[in-house]
Amino acid sequence: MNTYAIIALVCAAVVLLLVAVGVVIALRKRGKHSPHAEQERVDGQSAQPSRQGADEGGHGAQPRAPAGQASRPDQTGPSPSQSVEEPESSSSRMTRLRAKLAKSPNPFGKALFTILSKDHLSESDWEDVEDTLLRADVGAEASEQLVDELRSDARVNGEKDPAAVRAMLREKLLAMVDNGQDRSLLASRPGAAKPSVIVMVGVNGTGKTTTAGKLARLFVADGKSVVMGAADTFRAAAADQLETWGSKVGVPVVRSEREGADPASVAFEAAQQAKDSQADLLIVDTAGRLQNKANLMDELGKIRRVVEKNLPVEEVLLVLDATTGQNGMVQAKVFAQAIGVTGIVLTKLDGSAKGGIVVSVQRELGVPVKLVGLGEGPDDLSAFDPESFVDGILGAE
Ligand SMILES: Nc1nc2c(ncn2[C@@H]2O[C@H](COP(=O)(O)OP(=O)(O)OP(=O)(O)O)[C@@H](O)[C@H]2O)c(=O)[nH]1
Repeated sequence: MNTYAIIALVCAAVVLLLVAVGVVIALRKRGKHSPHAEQERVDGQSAQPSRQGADEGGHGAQPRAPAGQASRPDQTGPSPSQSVEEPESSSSRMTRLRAKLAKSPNPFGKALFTILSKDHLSESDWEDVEDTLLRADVGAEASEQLVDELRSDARVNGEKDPAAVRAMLREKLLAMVDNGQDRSLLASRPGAAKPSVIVMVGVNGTGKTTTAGKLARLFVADGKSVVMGAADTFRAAAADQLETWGSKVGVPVVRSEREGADPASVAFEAAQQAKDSQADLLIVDTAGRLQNKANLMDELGKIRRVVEKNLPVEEVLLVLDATTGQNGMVQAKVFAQAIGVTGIVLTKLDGSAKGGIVVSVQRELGVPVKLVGLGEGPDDLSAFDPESFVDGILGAE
């Protein structure tokens, strides 16, 4: 093979190589636009909005308006990303909680009805009536009085129509529960101070903080402006708990960052702030305390005194846990002496079969039950309504 032939062969090989490289590059370029690759790109883009969707769902971790309720624009405390809830309206709450109260486990009315509907009441039946009342925490004195009244009522022995016996029992129970006292909160009465102050007191764990939060919602639902004071500086989480309640409905909470700070100074600050901001209400939460700890009880007196440097303390609500029964009575008396109690909040009535405490606490303290807690839901706090309560304990007709 001569030199020219070799050069020609090399040239041909180079040309072939260049053509092959060109084809490979062209194929690769086309490959990038293949339907499969296009699908991947589209999927990649569609994944973006779906992640955004997940983020929107993720707002569930932040405060949300309860189902069926609208969010309000942020007005006071919360950051712009937080929605402010609109608490349930008073009328809707009353209807819902009346139905709930009617279903609450208070079997003593039904037990009494069963005994009193018998044809002949023996001595042991009357003892059963009294036992039933005592077990329901009606208290010894009130139980005895009710039994005496029932025994001397001719209708009990003469009347065997169940509807008539029920009506008679309803009348007697209502007379025991409804002593004619005004149960409205002082803050809701005409001529109330502004800001009107409510101090929450009680032993540990009765539901003071929860009730303070629910109460704030109740006033917000009625269009009032509220400030809360976290004077429970003893339990580390109490101020955070109150702040969570407040932030959901745009209620500012005055607190100390220091655990164990002087509760009276927090209460003083809160009163100052409520006054400066011309709020309608100041709700002060205090630490749970045992009624036999004299220094803690003195502290309550001090809280009251310092608040009164700025504002009159119109209402002191003693929060009692309905499930603790007659123990609550001892507490109630000591608190009434230490700070002066204007009303009772009976919490956890949803979980108690001992509604009779309503009767004993009112009798022995001369203070009305103003509110009842009927659950852990944010709007499960209701004004106490004697008729619904008695209908609840007697059960449906
Ligand atoms: N079922 C039911 N639970 C309630 C009610 N009120 C409060 N609770 C619950 O009772 C528990 C104690 O409530 P808190 O508000 O922390 O009690 P507290 O009195 O502030 O507690 P201390 O500050 O430790 O004295 C919580 O689990 C509440 O959810 C109610 O009406 N019904």
